[in-house]
Amino acid sequence: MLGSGSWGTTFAKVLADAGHEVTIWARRPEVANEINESHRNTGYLPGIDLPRNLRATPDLVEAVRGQHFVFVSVPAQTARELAGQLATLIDDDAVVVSLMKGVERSSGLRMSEVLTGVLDLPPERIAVASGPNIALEIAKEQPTAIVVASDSEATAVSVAKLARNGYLKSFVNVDVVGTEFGGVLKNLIAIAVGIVDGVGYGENTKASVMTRGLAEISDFAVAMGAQASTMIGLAGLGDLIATCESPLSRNFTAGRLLGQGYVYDDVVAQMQQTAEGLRSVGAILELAERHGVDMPIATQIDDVLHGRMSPADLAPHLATDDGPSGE
Ligand SMILES: NC(=O)C1=CN([C@@H]2O[C@H](COP(=O)(O)OP(=O)(O)OC[C@H]3O[C@@H](n4cnc5c(N)ncnc54)[C@H](O)[C@@H]3O)[C@@H](O)[C@H]2O)C=CC1
Ligand SMILES: O=C(CO)COP(=O)(O)O
Repeated sequence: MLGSGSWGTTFAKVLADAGHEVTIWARRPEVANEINESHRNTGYLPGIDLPRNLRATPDLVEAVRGQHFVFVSVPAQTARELAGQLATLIDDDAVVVSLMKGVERSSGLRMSEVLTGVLDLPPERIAVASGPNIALEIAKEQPTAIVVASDSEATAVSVAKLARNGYLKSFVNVDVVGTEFGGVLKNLIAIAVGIVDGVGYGENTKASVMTRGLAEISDFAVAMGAQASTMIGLAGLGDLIATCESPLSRNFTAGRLLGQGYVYDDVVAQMQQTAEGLRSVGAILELAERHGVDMPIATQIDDVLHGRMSPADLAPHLATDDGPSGE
């Protein structure tokens, strides 16, 4: 497991609890020491005891040497740099699994595209995993489900089998585009729901943003090649609900701070962990424009982020001035 933040550590625990020997790479030696000596990662998962068959190292070479499965869970904007370091280290037949839910800001590429490009992987050696997976809830062993996608069904099945235990059920599909974009796009809608929550609007407003948000992100994902059914599965609707409703969500929290009147820089300064949606929105809007997809909610988030729209104006703009339109 590469990345020892909240999701990397939690997913490493999932794999270890499924009975596997897991090595987690922690960039900071003090995090690796704490995991090895106290079986804890208090900075990210306070109060969680980690299994003994999960060991940590700050040495990337040691972490990946001889491993057949390499999971990647670092902030999306750092994935390319990490992949560059991996290029000469991973085994020739290793399968790489992205757990990340962002796009590269400069290129708009999905994480599997970044990893595949840098590492020159054939389709059967790359997979992605997504779903309603708030890290701390899973670390507390609350039951949930995840979906693993790869162009190769055999690869998806092999990864899903690894990540299956008493509290996590894994499903598979072959829609990498939809599975990956589901995770990226729900973050934007969670920011919007956070914004209206921060303003003080109630459940009707939030439900309207979620519902219209699902339609909007589905249109986008399908235009990019996703299956529509994926967007009402775990990686789409499932993750949308979890992220928009959870006070543990960093994207929802970032949105709520915006709704309370904090400006972008203040929000970033207050966030201790990664809120991928803040970084993805610009790239998604550029892709949407290129593919002719209308994304009113994402546009409004961008307007709020750049101070062009008051957070209180976000929801009313769901209604257009040109009369009623079809749902
Ligand atoms: N936390 C969650 O509930 C979930 C998170 N994810 C996704 O997992 C990915 C990782 O997020 P989290 O673990 O939550 O973030 P986090 O903020 O909790 O941890 C990020 C980790 O990456 C490390 N890191 C930062 N910069 C780095 C660099 N340049 N090179 C290598 N490592 C670096 C940090 O030291 C930290 O260990 C994100 O794409 C996120 O969307 C997906 C599902 C659930
Ligand atoms: O992806 C997640 C849940 O599935 C985590 O969401 P946040 O990154 O907003 O915390």
